Amino acid sequence: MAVVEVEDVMFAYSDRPVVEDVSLEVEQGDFLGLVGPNGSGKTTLLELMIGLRRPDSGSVRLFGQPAHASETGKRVGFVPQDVAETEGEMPVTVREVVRMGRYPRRLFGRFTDEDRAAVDAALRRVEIEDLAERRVGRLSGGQRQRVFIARALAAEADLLALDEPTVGVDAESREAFYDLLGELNDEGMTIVLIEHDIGVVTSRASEIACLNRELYFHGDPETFVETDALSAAYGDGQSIVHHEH
Ligand SMILES: Nc1ncnc2c1ncn2[C@@H]1O[C@H](COP(=O)(O)OP(=O)(O)OP(=O)(O)O)[C@@H](O)[C@H]1O
Repeated sequence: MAVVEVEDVMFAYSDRPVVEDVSLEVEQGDFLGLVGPNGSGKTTLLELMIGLRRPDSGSVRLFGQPAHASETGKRVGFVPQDVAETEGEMPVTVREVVRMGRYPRRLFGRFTDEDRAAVDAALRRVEIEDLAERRVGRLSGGQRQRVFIARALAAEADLLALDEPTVGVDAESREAFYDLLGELNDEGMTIVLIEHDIGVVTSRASEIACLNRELYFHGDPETFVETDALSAAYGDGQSIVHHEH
């Protein structure tokens, strides 16, 4: 089943196009690594994919529905860029942030036992149950990323969208974080990840999409490494390898 279907999408800020002619699909269970130079439109494309932005032309479907429809948004766990800084000063505890994952399903009244159980299970799954009562602002970058993964798990998200989640995280925590993402993917979670480290992403992802405004490549990591899509996207753009899907 296609989780995300991007078809002929264009998007411009004012008059400046940053995503052009992009078509790609993310299948259930995929681990898509989205790569490309700085400013190549990766964040914008990710936001289009999960319905945070609407394309100027073309279409994006998420779980078979128009991506901007509110129902589909609940099924996406989004870990934005620089979550470390933006959430850092907030005087909320880890448990409170993870509990926010339950808000969309709580129409009236209190949290149920089921909500509490889901929060506890999510904290355990990402191995931060011992941090539950700590303030998010006091955590390391790596721990904080886990809090946002736990929030997505508590929300029972079917798709995790992460924008350079390990910027500023030390090498050891980074490895552990990617191990966790790999495990979640093995358990069936669909993942779309923006990552600037090509080595990390080609060793972890099942699919690579290489963007520089247009899509230069979409296919498996082995083929990506073998082709010159990378230098084309990062270089003069002369030898474009179009997506293979
Ligand atoms: N809200 C905005 N308004 C105007 N221009 C924007 C906005 N957000 C991004 N841009 C510009 O659009 C282009 C694509 O940005 P985007 O963040 O999608 O790329 P990116 O590949 O994620 O970049 P990076 O790797 O630096 O995060 C960049 O030139 C950026 O400066």
